[in-house]
Amino acid sequence: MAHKVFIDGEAGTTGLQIRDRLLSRSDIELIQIDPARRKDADARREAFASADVAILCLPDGPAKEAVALAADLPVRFIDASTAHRVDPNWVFGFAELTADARAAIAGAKLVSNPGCYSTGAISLLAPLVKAGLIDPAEALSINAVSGYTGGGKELIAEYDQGTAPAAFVYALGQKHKHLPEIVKYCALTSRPVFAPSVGNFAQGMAVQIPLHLNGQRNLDNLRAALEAHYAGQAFVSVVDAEARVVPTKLNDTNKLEISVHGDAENGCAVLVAVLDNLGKGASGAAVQNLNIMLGADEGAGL
Ligand SMILES: NC(=O)C1=CN([C@@H]2O[C@H](COP(=O)(O)OP(=O)(O)OC[C@H]3O[C@@H](n4cnc5c(N)ncnc54)[C@H](OP(=O)(O)O)[C@@H]3O)[C@@H](O)[C@H]2O)C=CC1
Ligand SMILES: CC(=O)N[C@@H](CCC(=O)OP(=O)(O)O)C(=O)O
Repeated sequence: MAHKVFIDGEAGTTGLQIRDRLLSRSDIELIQIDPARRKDADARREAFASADVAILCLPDGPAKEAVALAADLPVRFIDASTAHRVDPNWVFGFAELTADARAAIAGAKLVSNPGCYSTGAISLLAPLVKAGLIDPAEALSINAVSGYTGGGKELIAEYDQGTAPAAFVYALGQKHKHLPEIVKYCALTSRPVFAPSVGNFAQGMAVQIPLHLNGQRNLDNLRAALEAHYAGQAFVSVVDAEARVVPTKLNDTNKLEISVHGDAENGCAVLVAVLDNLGKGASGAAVQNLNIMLGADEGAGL
């Protein structure tokens, strides 16, 4: 029998992309509500009551409300918002993060999808902290460039109308919503400085972490530690450093590619992760988590 899945926020940027990835699946039946009632609590509760899994593609406030609406129901949740990512009652849905992540996701009622920038930053930092090549107290910085769909319907409208700038840097006040999950899941004791930016392209992103080399770490052991961590993973891989890193390279895939750049003589390096903010950074990761939770092929629909 098909698994019943309800995408709450199906008409939004992330929701639509998840729907596209699930529509042709014979093992999944999508539960839909009348679009005119999509914000109606009774209609959503009915959908939660008949779903095996609900995927929340909503702003943080409505995502919290959704969980409260279904508190007494057996429905399992995947939340694409920031609302529950550092909540200890939720499993952080990053399948490649640790050896036991998949088992935790498979058995969870509550799974929180990582943020898009966070997916890139955590993919670089967490294995290197674990390998002892980055000190948890180190003063780190994270730079990133994202396509504008990362800003949801409102930012997309600005670019569609031609009123948005070609590129902008933002969130420099250091309160970006992804910092808490980056600190938690990389086990950092110092908060990194984060400088994200948006360019005039719809989707795709590159997350960069500059590092100084030292007696303990060099370009080779950084790459080796990352390769060892991601060995055998279908969606995350370490690739050779190219002269130009193109943020759109993995668009419409669930892939994330890591590369280690730098110069041993000058003692400087940059770690880079490229992913599709709507793929491994959101909808792809949600479908990957759904597959793990349902015991389906992890790559189905991806
Ligand atoms: N875009 C991205 O790259 C990523 C987004 N996310 C997260 O996914 C979530 C959704 O983001 P995104 O798809 O970009 O946002 P959008 O603004 O594109 O879509 C949000 C959707 O939620 C609907 N909605 C808002 N309030 C309610 C409510 N009370 N009840 C029911 N539906 C509601 C909106 O309806 P309406 O049609 O009225 O606007 C809209 O369809 C956010 O939490 C975001 O942080 C996560 C990773 C990456
Ligand atoms: C370009 C842009 O605005 N990006 C968003 C992050 C994308 C997103 O929606 O964040 P989650 O992955 O946490 O949901 C931002 O910086 O707030």
